[in-house]
Amino acid sequence: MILFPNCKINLGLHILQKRADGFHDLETVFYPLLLQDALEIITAEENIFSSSGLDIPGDTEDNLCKKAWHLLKADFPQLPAIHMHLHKQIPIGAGLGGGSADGAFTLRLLNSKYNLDLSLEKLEAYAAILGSDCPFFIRNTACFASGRGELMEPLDLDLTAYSFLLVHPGIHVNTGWAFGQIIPGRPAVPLKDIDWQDVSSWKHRLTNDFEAPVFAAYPAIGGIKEKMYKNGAIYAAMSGSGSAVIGIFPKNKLPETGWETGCRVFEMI
Ligand SMILES: C[C@](O)(CO)[C@H](O)COP(=O)(O)OP(=O)(O)OC[C@H]1O[C@@H](n2ccc(N)nc2=O)[C@H](O)[C@@H]1O
Ligand SMILES: Nc1ncnc2c1ncn2[C@@H]1O[C@H](COP(=O)(O)OP(=O)(O)OP(=O)(O)O)[C@@H](O)[C@H]1O
Repeated sequence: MILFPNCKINLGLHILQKRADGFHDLETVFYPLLLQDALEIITAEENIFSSSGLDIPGDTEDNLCKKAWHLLKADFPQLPAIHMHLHKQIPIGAGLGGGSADGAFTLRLLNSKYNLDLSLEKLEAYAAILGSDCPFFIRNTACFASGRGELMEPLDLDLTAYSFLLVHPGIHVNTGWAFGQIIPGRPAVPLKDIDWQDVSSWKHRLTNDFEAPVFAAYPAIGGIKEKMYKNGAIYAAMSGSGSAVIGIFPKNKLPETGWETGCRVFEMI
């Protein structure tokens, strides 16, 4: 069985307070985008994990696909050995939640392939153990998220009338480092006060708290956002803790401008 884990973008991101467990309470809107990895699982004699595409940094044991398998295996000993293959395309350390998507899609795939009969709520609870961004990928639909990112409410938001440009500058921003740069506080405009149906109003009202410290450390990332606006973006912002920048453009009107060497550019028309 093969699934295609997709990425997410954050539309607005406010860090509200640091918690006793070391995490931060935040508010954000998650929106799914069709830039995808491919994940295949087949029953095998022994457990094998293989990957192709982009190199994934770190120990294979820490791959969220493997962690997801171990998590379910502990509660469902009947799960057989599997061969998992991940073809990695979503840029890593980019604020696109690609690793989180892979982990959550592994849970979804194991649940359906081996008839574990887990509800969406149960799958979300498992996903929250894997990481703060993971639960979103269980339902994978636009939502307001709060808490660590695991408390979600559906949001009626359909951006298919627009084209998206995603530029990854090839910089890996460490999420823990980025949170450490923030002084938490109340947002000037809470996300519930945004007019979500009026994309043109977002430019002056919708903010991502990570942009100031990340742009200060990596000015090239701020430069990409500026260039998107100069080239006709209705809204442009860094996603999550960076380093990918997304631009929302009128349908089929993506700019033809060039980008710095080292940038990977994804067009979603
Ligand atoms: C920046 C976002 O991508 C926005 O969607 C997420 O908040 C990050 O989620 P994630 O990558 O799944 O993060 P996790 O793997 O859970 O945590 C990585 C590190 O980020 C910090 N972290 C993460 C989420 C959160 N709400 N508060 C935090 O302080 C912690 O230092 C943690 O050790
Ligand atoms: N399947 C996976 N794909 C990519 N990275 C993974 C995966 N499993 C674990 N990781 C680890 O997670 C880290 C970042 O993953 P990801 O691609 O999700 O970046 P991100 O979207 O910026 O998330 P984060 O905000 O956690 O950095 C990588 O450095 C890698 O070591």
